[in-house]
Amino acid sequence: PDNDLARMAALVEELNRHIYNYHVLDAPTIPDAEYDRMFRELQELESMHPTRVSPDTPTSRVGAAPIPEFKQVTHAVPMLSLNNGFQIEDVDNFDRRVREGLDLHQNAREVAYAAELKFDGLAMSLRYENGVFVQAATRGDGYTGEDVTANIRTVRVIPLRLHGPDIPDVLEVRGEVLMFKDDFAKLNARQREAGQKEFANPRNAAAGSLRQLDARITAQRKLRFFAYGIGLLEGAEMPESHSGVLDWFDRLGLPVSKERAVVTGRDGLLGYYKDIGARRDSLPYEIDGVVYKVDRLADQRQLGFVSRAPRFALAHKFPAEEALTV
Ligand SMILES: NC(=O)n1nc(-c2ccco2)nc1N
Repeated sequence: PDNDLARMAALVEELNRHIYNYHVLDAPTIPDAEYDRMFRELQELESMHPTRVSPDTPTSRVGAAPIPEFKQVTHAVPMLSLNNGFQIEDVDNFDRRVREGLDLHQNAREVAYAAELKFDGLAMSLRYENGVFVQAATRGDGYTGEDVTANIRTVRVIPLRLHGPDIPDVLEVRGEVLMFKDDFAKLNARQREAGQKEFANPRNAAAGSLRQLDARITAQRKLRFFAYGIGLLEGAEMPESHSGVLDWFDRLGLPVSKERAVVTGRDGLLGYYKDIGARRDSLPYEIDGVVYKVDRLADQRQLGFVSRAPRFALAHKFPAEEALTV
């Protein structure tokens, strides 16, 4: 009856709000027992009205039954890789090529760059239609990836519905799925106890947890996600800058790292690199460098891509940590 449907909608909205507060804001707003009772009530109502289950129901977080194989997905906007830089000279060359590409003669205005962490996880593309999560695809070769929608549904920090008011018709979010260092250590401890193989590093653990045909296994792994780029956008105005895109993602309820900044010129880039380098070991997740992106999107379009990597971005890597002597 109708009051069941109204009750289901109310439970979905309230449970999703608690998930967001607990997992994204790290600020639980309800005792676990109360949450579990509401969750079970919703599961019962959904089993009575199977055709009326909401696409953003929190009950889908526990993982669907196994699938035989992963479907292929062709990315509407290719997910391309980054050029790497390792020393100061590479950063100087990058900044100089950008200024040349923007027809800025030698000592004209400095370029504004969005600087951000380079998360060491696996790249992911999330598709939202009218604000509802509908598909997730791995990067693959940049043009075609694997459909891991059922697995991504279990990642608590990824919203199943975007927060209003400026919801686009179609939005593809690019970002990194990763596992935090402490969750990685706990997973390996569980693997050891269960006599199963341990993962070599958090990146492998995240990749192994995602490429599970049984999403119920993925649901038991604490995976995280940080958005860092935009793919397809339909039915909304594209912000002027990359930093504006990330601010918008934050308002939409997508996890965006706070460790980002807009800096100017090569000095700004190197200052950011130095600051993050000093704090790298104290971050709760692994990074393998930082990423610089020309902030104005019109400038990015003007610079375009050389072969498959953008001329407007550079990954500045940290020296690989000496192999840990075990
Ligand atoms: N891995 C990572 O953290 N990435 N990767 C990009 C990227 C890849 C292609 C364009 O942008 N940006 C960041 N922060």
